[in-house]
Amino acid sequence: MNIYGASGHAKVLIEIIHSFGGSVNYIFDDDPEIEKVLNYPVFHEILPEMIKLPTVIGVGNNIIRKKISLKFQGAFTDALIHQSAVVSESAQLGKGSVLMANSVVNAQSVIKSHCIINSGSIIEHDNIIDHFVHVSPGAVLTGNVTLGEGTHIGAGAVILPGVKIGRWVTVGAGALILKDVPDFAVVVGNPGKVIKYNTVNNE
Ligand SMILES: CC(=O)SCCNC(=O)CCNC(=O)[C@H](O)C(C)(C)COP(=O)(O)OP(=O)(O)OC[C@H]1O[C@@H](n2cnc3c(N)ncnc32)[C@H](O)[C@@H]1OP(=O)(O)O
Repeated sequence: MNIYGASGHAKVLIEIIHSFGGSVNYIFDDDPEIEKVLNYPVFHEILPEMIKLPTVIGVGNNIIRKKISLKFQGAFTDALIHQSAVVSESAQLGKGSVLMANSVVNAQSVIKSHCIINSGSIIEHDNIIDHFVHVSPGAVLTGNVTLGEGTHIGAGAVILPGVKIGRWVTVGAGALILKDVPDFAVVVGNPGKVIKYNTVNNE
């Protein structure tokens, strides 16, 4: 499989692919200054062979992942799951999403496409996670939580049961979210408070 984007996130993807015995074929990035990721060479144009193999986006930024997913002509991988992740048999995982080491996705949760469920994060039962979300390391989403498209949950944040978080929201590292959060809000602290809004053009 291929990786589109040669960031730090791509390094983690390479090792996830290795963890389940998969192989990395091509890594692409349009920045000519990036020559290698781990031991892999980086290509700076999309070769015809690349289009033939499933690709995962190696970029941590949610907006950029969305842009790449809209312009890339090839197919995306099924969800990539680190060998140490625990995934319920009744969970649903979208194309191009990634479940990192020691993450948990519990019963009947839905993770849509191109999401990052980062190391050690917990997605409890009946969550709905829309496209392009990033749940950072160690964050905990309790039961029946909803996250809108493009939302970023910071490291170690905790979201209480039934809370609905809007689209393109940023939840700060370590926040405790007790109640619903509107689209584009930036929320920090315990209890979580809105400090500003992401710009609408972020999409
Ligand atoms: C493998 C990986 O690396 S995965 C990536 C994981 N990344 C993260 O978890 C990062 C999460 N990001 C954060 O927590 C950031 O601090 C953000 C997005 C909430 C805010 O960042 P910025 O927009 O740059 O805001 P800025 O740093 O100017 O802070 C604004 C105010 O909020 C406060 N603040 C910022 N972050 C937090 C936080 N996590 N908790 C509490 N207060 C915070 C600041 O102290 C500041 O307060 P002040 O105005 O009283 O001085």
